[in-house]
Amino acid sequence: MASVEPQPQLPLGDYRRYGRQMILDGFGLQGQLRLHQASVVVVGAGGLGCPALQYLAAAGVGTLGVIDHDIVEISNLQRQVLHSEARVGMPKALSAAEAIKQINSRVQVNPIDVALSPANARELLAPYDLILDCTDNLPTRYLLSDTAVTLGLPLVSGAAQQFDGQLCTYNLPLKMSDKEQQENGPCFRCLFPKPPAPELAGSCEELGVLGIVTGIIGNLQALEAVKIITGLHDGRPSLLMFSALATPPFRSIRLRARKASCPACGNEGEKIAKIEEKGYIAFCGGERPDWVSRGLVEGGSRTRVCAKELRDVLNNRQRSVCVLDVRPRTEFGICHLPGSINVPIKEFLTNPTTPLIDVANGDDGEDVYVVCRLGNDSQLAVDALQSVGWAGVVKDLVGGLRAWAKDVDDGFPVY
Ligand SMILES: Nc1ncnc2c1ncn2[C@@H]1O[C@H](COP(=O)(O)OP(=O)(O)OP(=O)(O)O)[C@@H](O)[C@H]1O
Ligand SMILES: [Zn+2]
Repeated sequence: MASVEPQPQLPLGDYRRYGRQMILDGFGLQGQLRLHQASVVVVGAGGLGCPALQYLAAAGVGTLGVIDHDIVEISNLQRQVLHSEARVGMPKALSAAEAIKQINSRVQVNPIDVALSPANARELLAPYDLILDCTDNLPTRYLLSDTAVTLGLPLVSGAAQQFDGQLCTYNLPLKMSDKEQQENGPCFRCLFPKPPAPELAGSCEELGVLGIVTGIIGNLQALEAVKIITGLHDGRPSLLMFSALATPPFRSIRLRARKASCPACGNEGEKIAKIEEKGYIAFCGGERPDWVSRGLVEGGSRTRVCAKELRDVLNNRQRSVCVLDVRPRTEFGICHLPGSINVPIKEFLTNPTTPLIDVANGDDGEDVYVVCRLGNDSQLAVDALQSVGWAGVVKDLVGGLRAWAKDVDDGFPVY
């Protein structure tokens, strides 16, 4: 009888390409086939998303979704390793897709150049098997967690700031015996039922981050994804903490089962539709200025001026105008607008009117234009002045002194 030769299950070139991982114990042909059939969506193509995407593409994940609404900036290149000088100004989702194609042309990449919001999250994430949270803000983290619970998908979540990082997989499918019904591990709300105070939730732009730290956490996210997809994960949820300056730099704690009282995933919870009614931004402490300027919040209710308008006000002033600079003193020392006064934001918020009344010789009706580096803290100062009923005009500069340098005075230092 003629024997029937078995057909190779992967294209021949793939055996050579992925051989180094396929020969690993527990990985094998099966592991590679599972990666090829898998679809992973990465939300945020920044410091975490870039290294994660790079390794997922190289490992041969079949389909990669990339969601990001931002564009590539020069200050991203220190850590967002899929982008390049030539692609500054390009949407990050498209830039990442181009880079992925260069690493592995067989990956199906879906670049999605929009901000993830409660209105689109379910539809955008549903086609995938697994989600990576590579974003940098709390409302999106809660939204991703709730959506992952609703869709029953594992959510590999990374965070990095300054020298430190964290990794946790939420809604992880637990290892069950054959007879037990499939259960998932805790969600983000089980661990963090209340958001941390807004002052602890600053961005990399405000607080700084070492690129290698986002690289380490992003890589660990890719590793979690590969372990889950190939069946190498032990199915025991844990929280990993990394601190580059500590010895040892890694600590890990096992997590408990999900909470029955969790509003999102618990049987006794209030259910996600109820949570969404209240809104994610409000839950996280209200509209933060940097969420407005990053396009995560519609509108913004404050009265603001652009750099050219401020220039015109200062050139044509009929009455006395105060330019209040709320940056730290060191930054004011680096550069400032002529005639501006400096009261760092923390000091100003403890007592908003006093320094201005001193400057204006007792007149609390002066027009005040607030500036800072990027146009975030200046909005807090405007809110504070409005809440104490300042009689004059109170406005702040959109985009801060960065925008002044770009639109009015190209000799003004950018840092
Ligand atoms: N709701 C969201 N929808 C889509 N993308 C998001 C959302 N929230 C955050 N992101 C993206 O997640 C990424 C986070 O990465 P990262 O903090 O490294 O970048 P960044 O915001 O450009 O950095 P920086 O703070 O230095 O400006 C950003 O590219 C950001 O646009
Ligand atoms: Zn939960």
